[in-house]
Amino acid sequence: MDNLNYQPSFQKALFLDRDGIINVDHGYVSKIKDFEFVEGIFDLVKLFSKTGYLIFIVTNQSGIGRGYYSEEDFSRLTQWMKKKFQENGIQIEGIYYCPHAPDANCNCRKPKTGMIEEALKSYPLDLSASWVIGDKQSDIDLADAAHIGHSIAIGNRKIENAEYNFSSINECKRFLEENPAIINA
Ligand SMILES: O=P(O)(O)OC[C@@H](O)[C@H]1O[C@@H](OP(=O)(O)O)[C@@H](O)[C@@H](O)[C@@H]1O
Ligand SMILES: [Mg+2]
Ligand SMILES: [Zn+2]
Repeated sequence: MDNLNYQPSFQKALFLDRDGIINVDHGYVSKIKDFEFVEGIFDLVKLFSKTGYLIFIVTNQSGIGRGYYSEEDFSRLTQWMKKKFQENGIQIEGIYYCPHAPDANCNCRKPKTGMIEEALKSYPLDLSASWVIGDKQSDIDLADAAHIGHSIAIGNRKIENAEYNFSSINECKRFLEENPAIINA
């Protein structure tokens, strides 16, 4: 009865913010023509995927709740974006989004943890060995609230509770290439 002893193996995850990390945040981007990939993002994500991290996207899309664009617009752009990752050799495991306006008081708008809880329903994840990469205080606060072990903030303003701060995705990528043990531990 070996199968009674079966334990799922817990996998490491990379939770990527979207606007400001994957694409330049031009403000409530909803159209393919406005979606500009951030330089170096594919190479950075590959550093994680090639060492066995599952890749997720967690994004606040209050533009839906504000009525700026529809759920269908978001879904169309998301399918296109996912295909671009695939063309660059990267499998995005799951994409979670909060469609609510900030005043909706939902449980999924970062820094609330609803999107991480959704991921945990489908994947056995080792959150303590997982990473968040984001550009806002709410991304880093999500890491703290969900007990995700590691966090990286990208941008010119330092986020105090982030484990690492870099001014750009390329700077982050270079640092991790030079210090591979940090994410291979
Ligand atoms: O960075 P992620 O989580 O992927 O997405 C953020 C976006 O939903 C938008 O979030 C808005 O903030 P409010 O949602 O209005 O506070 C603004 O920052 C927009 O410029 C931005 O596009
Ligand atoms: Mg962002
Ligand atoms: Zn929500």
